[in-house]
Amino acid sequence: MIEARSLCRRFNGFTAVDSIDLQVGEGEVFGLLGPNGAGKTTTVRMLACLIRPTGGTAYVCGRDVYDPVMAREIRGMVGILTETSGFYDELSVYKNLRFYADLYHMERKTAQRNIDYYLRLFDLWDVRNSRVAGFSRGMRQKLALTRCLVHEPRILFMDEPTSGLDPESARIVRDSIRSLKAGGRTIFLCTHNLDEAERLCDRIAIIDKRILKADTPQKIKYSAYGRRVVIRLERLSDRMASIIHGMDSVRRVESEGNELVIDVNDPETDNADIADVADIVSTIVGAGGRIQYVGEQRHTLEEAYIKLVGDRVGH
Ligand SMILES: Nc1ncnc2c1ncn2[C@@H]1O[C@H](COP(=O)(O)OP(=O)(O)OP(=O)(O)O)[C@@H](O)[C@H]1O
Repeated sequence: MIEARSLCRRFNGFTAVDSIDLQVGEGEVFGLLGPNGAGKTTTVRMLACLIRPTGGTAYVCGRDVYDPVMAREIRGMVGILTETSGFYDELSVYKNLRFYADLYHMERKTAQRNIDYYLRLFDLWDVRNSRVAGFSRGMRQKLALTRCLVHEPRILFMDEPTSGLDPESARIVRDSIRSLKAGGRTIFLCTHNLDEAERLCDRIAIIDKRILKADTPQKIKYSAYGRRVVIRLERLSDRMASIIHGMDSVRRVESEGNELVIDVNDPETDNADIADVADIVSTIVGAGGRIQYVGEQRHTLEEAYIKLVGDRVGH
């Protein structure tokens, strides 16, 4: 759905986005994470054809963002939820939404059906005839989400969709991202909320002008910290420790009392699915060991992010 190669954007000699490669598949939730000023919004604006790149190539739904005719088509096929949502405060919810549907030249009946559907979904039905002035941040965000969905976009670009929302509204937005994905939409999410990114995204890219890392949240965590498994046995012998140490999938073993702390192969260079914990467990059982507990020492995406971005700052 989205394919960018060496994409760049300079503003009067200042490089905001520096030669990034991105690929986002249909139906994927893709997260773009990075510090303030890392170039996330600029990337979204280029892919949504709001600004032109200054270098590289980008195709969205198979269309070239540089071609003015195709760019117009792309704008019709994407929805954008920006950090600040502007509405006509003096107009009602309905009038605001109808106005946007008209901008997309939507047929009245289809527009009305979609507007009604999303107003009900986001619990705005009862205020459909109220003026937007006086709406809370959460109501405005839900209205903004409704607005960017009314024309049935294939790709949704969302910049900080849950920032400033109370937990319940944030949950509604997150649940709707999941149901939009289930409905086949492609979602491109910029967020500073790493827990949210980990829960929602199939893949993420960490950007700081350049892409620092792009992979599944799980693999990003492994690449920052490796994969460490803890196995406690009823009784751990030296023989058992050396059997495990000799396994191909094992990089390093430490033993503490009856516990083995095992670093399995680096999933970046090896096939993580083969270097599997199940192999280790069955080797222990086969050698007569009695296992009491198997667990993985887990790191959060936030820890991995801070390590990756921090390492870069340190350089
Ligand atoms: N129109 C512009 N003219 C000049 N500089 C710009 C323009 N738009 C963005 N920039 C600069 O480009 C850099 C990247 O900005 P961008 O808004 O893409 O970052 P971001 O990752 O979205 O940040 P945040 O997380 O704070 O929203 C910033 O240094 C910003 O000041």
